[in-house]
Amino acid sequence: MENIKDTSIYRNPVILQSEDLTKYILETAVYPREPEALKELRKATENHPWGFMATLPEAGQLMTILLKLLNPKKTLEVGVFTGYSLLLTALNIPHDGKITAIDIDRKSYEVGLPVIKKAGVEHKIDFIESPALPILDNLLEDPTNEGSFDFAFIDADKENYVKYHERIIKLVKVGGLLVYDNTLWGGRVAWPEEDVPQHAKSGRQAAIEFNKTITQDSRVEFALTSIGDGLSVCRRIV
Ligand SMILES: C[S@@+](CC[C@H](N)C(=O)[O-])C[C@H]1O[C@@H](n2cnc3c(N)ncnc32)[C@H](O)[C@@H]1O
Ligand SMILES: O=c1cc(-c2ccc(O)cc2)oc2c(O)c(O)ccc12
Repeated sequence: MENIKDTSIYRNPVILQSEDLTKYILETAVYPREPEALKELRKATENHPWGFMATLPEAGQLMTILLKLLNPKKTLEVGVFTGYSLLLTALNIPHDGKITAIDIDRKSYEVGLPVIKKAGVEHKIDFIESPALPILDNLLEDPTNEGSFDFAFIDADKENYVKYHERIIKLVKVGGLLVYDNTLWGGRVAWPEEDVPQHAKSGRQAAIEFNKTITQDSRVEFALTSIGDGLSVCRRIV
């Protein structure tokens, strides 16, 4: 069994307020079912100075089920880092499925790329090194892209989540999913502002504003789940 004694070194504050419960979930339900390729990529990321940013494997499990249910041919990822969520998506879409993956940092993507290649899914990925907003705007300039994506995963700069939503809701088809990570920001969305450390304040404010925006958005059905760091699942309905 995997030793996760030191997990807290790599993980941000988690939503579950009990380390023992987190350990129980990971050891009984998550790590034993994690595909080898994802395990390898997660381990390759542990030594990265920003390794704590990687999508958590328990959130990945829920994404896997959503992807399997949707069987998406055309997907979008905003915020790739070393590629945990990207590889997970690539492993769970059809052989001819495609992922447009956007990140400002190709170097981190290259940490996971050998594992992606070894898993035989690189052909599904179109990696674009760029800030995401101009790329999304470019996609929207071509009307054939409107409503053409089945699935989008958004896990980049939290301060732009509302801007990403306004664009990606037009790119995803009715019935498609938009999934957002970190929407509970380590539980700090519910903390009094004065208790929040300076470095976490803008992320907390962004998550609060995003959650309010989504709750009021009648174009989507929406579930804010407390898995991982808060995973918000939105289904476009109009
Ligand atoms: C939390 S990490 C993504 C984690 C990734 N989903 C995973 O599974 O490991 C956030 C990523 O967003 C990228 N990023 C930050 N600002 C961005 C922007 N404006 N446009 C595109 N990517 C951005 C960062 O370079 C970083 O790799
Ligand atoms: O601690 C973080 C920080 C980020 C982050 C900050 C600024 C950006 O431009 C992008 C990302 O993202 C995180 C994340 O996605 C996570 O799962 C845990 C922690 C952090």
